[in-house]
Amino acid sequence: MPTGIQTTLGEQLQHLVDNKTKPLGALGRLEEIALRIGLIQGTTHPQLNRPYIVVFAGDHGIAATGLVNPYPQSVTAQMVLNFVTGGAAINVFCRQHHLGLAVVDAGINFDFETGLFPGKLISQKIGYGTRNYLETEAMSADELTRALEAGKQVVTDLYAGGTNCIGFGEMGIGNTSSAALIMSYITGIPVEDCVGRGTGVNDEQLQLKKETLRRVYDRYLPAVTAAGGDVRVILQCVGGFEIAMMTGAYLKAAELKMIILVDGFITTAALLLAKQLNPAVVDCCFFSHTSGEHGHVAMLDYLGARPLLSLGMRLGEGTGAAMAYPLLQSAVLFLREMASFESAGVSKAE
Ligand SMILES: O=C(O)c1ccc[n+]([C@@H]2O[C@H](COP(=O)([O-])O)[C@@H](O)[C@H]2O)c1
Ligand SMILES: Cc1cc2nc[nH]c2cc1C
Repeated sequence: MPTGIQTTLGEQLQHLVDNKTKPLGALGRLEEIALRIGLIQGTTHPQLNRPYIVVFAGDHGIAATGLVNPYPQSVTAQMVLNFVTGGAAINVFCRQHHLGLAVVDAGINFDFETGLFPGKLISQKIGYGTRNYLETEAMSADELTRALEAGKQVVTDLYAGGTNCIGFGEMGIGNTSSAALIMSYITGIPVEDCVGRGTGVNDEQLQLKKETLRRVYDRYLPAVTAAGGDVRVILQCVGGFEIAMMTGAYLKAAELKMIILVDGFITTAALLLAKQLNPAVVDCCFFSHTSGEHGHVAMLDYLGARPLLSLGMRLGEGTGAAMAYPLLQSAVLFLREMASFESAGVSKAE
């Protein structure tokens, strides 16, 4: 690079990448990741500190009807106990990759014994699950405000502890329905095409899920349309406490220029909402994987996103984000640690 000429950070990063001991472009997408992380952090020496997965958990009123989900609502609380005792998939992957794990009770229909899991379960309980949106709005304006703020607070606290890389996960029986409705309102894709099998409905149950969610979609369409597609109205009508909290969390993480790992179907639906409120949020996002949940591909297409992995995973919990984290880590490390042609005395192409 010619000296004495003012260069942008992007040009400096590209120069560094191109002068590493490798053929030009040979680290493929890792190069693009390194460059983006450098730009987000505003440095030629980016680093990922105290990376965390935050799992927001909440219950959904609709889940108690049995119309849209094969597993009972009680599984949300049972899985949260599994998270805090270390037995879930996300625990295994976090241990494997040295990721911190925070579990947030955003609104589970269960009372956990306070003090039993210090530092493991963060209580930001908005309520005992949302209301059944087949009958009435899922949450009040006040509940929504509190959920958005709580999501921001969780991220602020982690940031204060030194975390600059964060992946969001979720747990909530029935939340693929909420996510499909949100997707449909925001993208305009017919709700039937946004609906998937979730935790595994059969063909007959899938048909019932589609019919049920069409009814819900039509019920709230006038309110959503009258509000010009306002995110707050969508969340109040068909959202979940964990989805609302995640929306606030995305907004705060981007404001703090954290590196954000986006997980699967539900977490991407929360990003759709956050993006409506602040389009710049996606500039900090890395899309971990393409979920096996039908609808995720179209959601990613809508965002113009190209995920890193495609493993057919559809678990949630932030597991896709945990799997993708080491790729980001490799990108940052090659940029920081690889020798240049000059320093290693390796000849460049003629
Ligand atoms: O992350 C995904 O892409 C994903 C796809 C399908 C299901 N899930 C998980 O399954 C649960 C919701 O499924 P359901 O069938 O109860 O709506 C919830 O706990 C999610 O974490 C997650
Ligand atoms: C067992 C189980 C584990 C989960 N993890 C995330 N969503 C889930 C849903 C079920 C049903």
